[in-house]
Amino acid sequence: MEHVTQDEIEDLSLSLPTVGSMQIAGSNGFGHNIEFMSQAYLRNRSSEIDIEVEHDTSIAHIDQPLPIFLKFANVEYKVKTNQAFSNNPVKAVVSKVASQFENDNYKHILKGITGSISPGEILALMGPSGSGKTTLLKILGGRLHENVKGTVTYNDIPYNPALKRRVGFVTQDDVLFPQLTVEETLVFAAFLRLPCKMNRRQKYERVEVILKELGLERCRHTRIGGGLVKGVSGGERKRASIGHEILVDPSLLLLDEPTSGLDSTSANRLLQVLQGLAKMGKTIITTIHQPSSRIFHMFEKILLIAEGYPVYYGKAGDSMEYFSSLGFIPEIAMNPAEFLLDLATGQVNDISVPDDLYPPQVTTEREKIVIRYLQHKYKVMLEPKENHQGSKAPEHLQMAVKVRKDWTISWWEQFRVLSKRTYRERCRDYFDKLRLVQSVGVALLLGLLWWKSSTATEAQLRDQIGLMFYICIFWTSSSIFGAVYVFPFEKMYLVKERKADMYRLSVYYVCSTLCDMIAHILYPTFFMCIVYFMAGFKRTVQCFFLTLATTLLIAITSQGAGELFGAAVMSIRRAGMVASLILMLFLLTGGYYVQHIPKFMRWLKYLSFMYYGFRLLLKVQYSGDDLYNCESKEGCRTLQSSPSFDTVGLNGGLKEVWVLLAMAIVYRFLAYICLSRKINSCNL
Ligand SMILES: Nc1ncnc2c1ncn2[C@@H]1O[C@H](COP(=O)(O)OP(=O)(O)OP(=O)(O)O)[C@@H](O)[C@H]1O
Repeated sequence: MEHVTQDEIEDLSLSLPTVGSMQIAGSNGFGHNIEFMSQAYLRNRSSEIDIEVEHDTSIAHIDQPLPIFLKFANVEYKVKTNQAFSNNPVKAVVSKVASQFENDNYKHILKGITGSISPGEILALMGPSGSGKTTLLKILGGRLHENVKGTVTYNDIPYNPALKRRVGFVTQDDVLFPQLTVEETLVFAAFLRLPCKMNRRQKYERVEVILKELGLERCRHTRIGGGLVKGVSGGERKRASIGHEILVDPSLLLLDEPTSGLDSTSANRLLQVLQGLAKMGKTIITTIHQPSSRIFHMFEKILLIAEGYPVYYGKAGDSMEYFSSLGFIPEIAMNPAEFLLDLATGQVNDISVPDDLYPPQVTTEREKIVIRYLQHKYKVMLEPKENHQGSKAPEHLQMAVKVRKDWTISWWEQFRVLSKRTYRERCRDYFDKLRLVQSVGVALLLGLLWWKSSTATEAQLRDQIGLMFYICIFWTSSSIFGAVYVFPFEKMYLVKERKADMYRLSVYYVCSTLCDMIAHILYPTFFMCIVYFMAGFKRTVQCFFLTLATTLLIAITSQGAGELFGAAVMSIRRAGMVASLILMLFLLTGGYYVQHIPKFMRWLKYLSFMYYGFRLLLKVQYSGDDLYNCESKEGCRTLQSSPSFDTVGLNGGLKEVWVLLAMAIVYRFLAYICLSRKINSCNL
C-alpha cells in the first residue's frame, strides 16, 4: 500500500477548495481516490468548528477498506407473536401448552434466504412493503442475532464485534441531530470516528472530500432539521446520512431505502455515488422499493423477497429473461422492477401467467398462487441462479478482520468532542431559551407577590415559608422535566452511534449530564438573585449564598432523578407520566401540605428530596438566634418550636446537604445502569 507524504499533500494543495486528486492503487487491487484541499481553505474551516485535537505531525494511516466477501445461507428469522403474551391468563396458558406441541407462536419473517456479494458489487434487496428486506439488512449488518437461523459470514468467518467499525449502516429514517448543520454533523463524526493517528487537518480534509463527493457543499451551513426545525431537503439529509457512514471508509455499506422520498434525478445521482463507492472496493447492499429502470440496471445483483421467501436471486439484467423462460411474460411494456414487484405481490393483471401454475383448488388470492408456484412447484426458484457460494475470500483476508484498535480515540478526546457537540446541539434548542425566560418571568412574578421589607411579621413569615416550598416545587419539577425526556429523545441517536462504536456510553452520559447541568445551575441562579431580594429574605451574604446553594442542590438532585426516570422507561410518554406521579408523591410528603402523615406512610418523606430541600431552606432562614432579624422574634420562636410546617428541630446541623448529595449521586449511578441496559438491548 502506498502512502501520501505530508510534503506531497502540501505541494498539491495550492488553490481553493480542491486542487487535485490522486489515484492510489491498493494492494487489494482497488483504487482509492484522494483529493487535496487548499491549506488556507482548510484552516478557515477548522476555525469555524473549532475542535482542539492535539496535532500529530505523523502521516495518517487510514487503513484501506478491507474487502469483504459476504455470504448468507438459509437465513431464517422469526419473532414471537403477541398471542404468546396474551393478557388473558387462560389464553396464555393454552397458548403456552400449545406451543410445546407446535411451533405456531412465531411469525416467520424470513424463510431461508441465500445469497452472496463480493467487493465492488451492489446487491439490491427488492420486494413489497413488509416482505422482510430491512430485517435481512439488519441481520447482515450484525444488528439482529436473536432467533436468527442460517449462516452469515464475512470473509468466511462469522460476525464478530471487530466488524463494527468496518460496517456502515444507513437506516431508513435519517438519524441525525436536527440542530447541527451538515458540516458540523460530519466534522463531529470525523473527530469521533476517524483514527487518532490522523491529525486535525486530515480529518477536515476527509470531511471536505465527503461534502464534495456527495454534492453537499451548497448546504454545508444549513441545519439538518426535522420535526419543527427547518432544515435541508430530504435528499440532502439522506446524503448527509450516507456521508456520516462513508466517512470512516467502511468495507461493507448497508443502506435501507436510500432513495425513498427522492425525485428520480436525486435518486439517480445517489446511485451514481454508490456505484463510485463500489468501484473503490466496497461491498454495498441496499434495499429499494420501486427503482426506475435506469436505477434497476445499475445493480449487479438483485434479491427479490416476497413474504420472506426468496423469489429471485441473480443478475438484475437476467431477471426478465429468467421469468419469461418460466412463462411469466409482461403483456405491456414494463419497467423490470415493476414487473418483479408485481410478481412478488401477486398483481399479475398485466402479466401472462402459465395456466399449469394454478393449483387444483383455485384459491381466491392470486398472489398466493404465484408464491406457491414460486416456492413449491418450481423449486428451481429457491436454488441460486448464480453460484450461491459466491467467490471465496482470499486466505489473507480471513485473518484481516480484526479490530481497528488504533481508530479508538481516548476517553478524554471523546469527551472533548462530544461535549462540544452536545453543547452546540442543545444550546440551539428553542425550549432551552424558553426555560430561561420562564425562570426570570416566574422570579419576577413571585418577587412582586411576596414583596416585603427585610423585617417581617409572624404572618408574613408564614407566607415566606409558603414561598420556600413553592421554590422547592418549581425547581424540582423544572429540573425533573428538563431531564426526564433527554434520554428517550436521544435514544435513537444513541443506539445508532453506539452500534457504530463511535464513543463510550460513559462519555455520552457525562457530557449529557454536564451540558444540561449548565442550565440547571444558571437558571436557578438568575431566579434566586431576583426572588431573594424582592421577597425580603434575610439580607446577609451567608444566608443568600446558602439559600442559593440549597436551590442548586435541589435542582441538581432533581436532574439526577429525572435522568433516572427517563432512562428507566426510555419512552417519552411513559417518562412524563412516571415523573409526574413521583413528583406528586414527593410534593405531598415534602413537609408542607401534610404535617401529620400516618405512621405507616411516614417513611415516604425520607425518600423525598423535596422534604430535605425544604428543611434546608427553612434551616438557612430560621435556625439559630443570631439569624433572626424579623420584627416578631416571638413569632419566629413559635414557628421554630411548633410542629407546623415540619420545622421542629431546625437548629440541627445541615445534614440534609449530605443526604441530597448522596441522592444526586445514587440517582445518576442508577440512571447510568438503566441507560446502558436499555441501549444495549435496543435495535434500530
Ligand atoms: N420484532 C418484530 N415483531 C413483529 N413483527 C416484526 C418484527 N420485526 C419485523 N416484523 C414484521 O416483519 C415483516 C417484515 O418487516 P421489514 O421491516 O423487514 O419489512 P420491509 O420489507 O423492510 O418493509 P418496508 O419496505 O415497508 O420497510 C413486517 O410484516 C413486520 O411487521
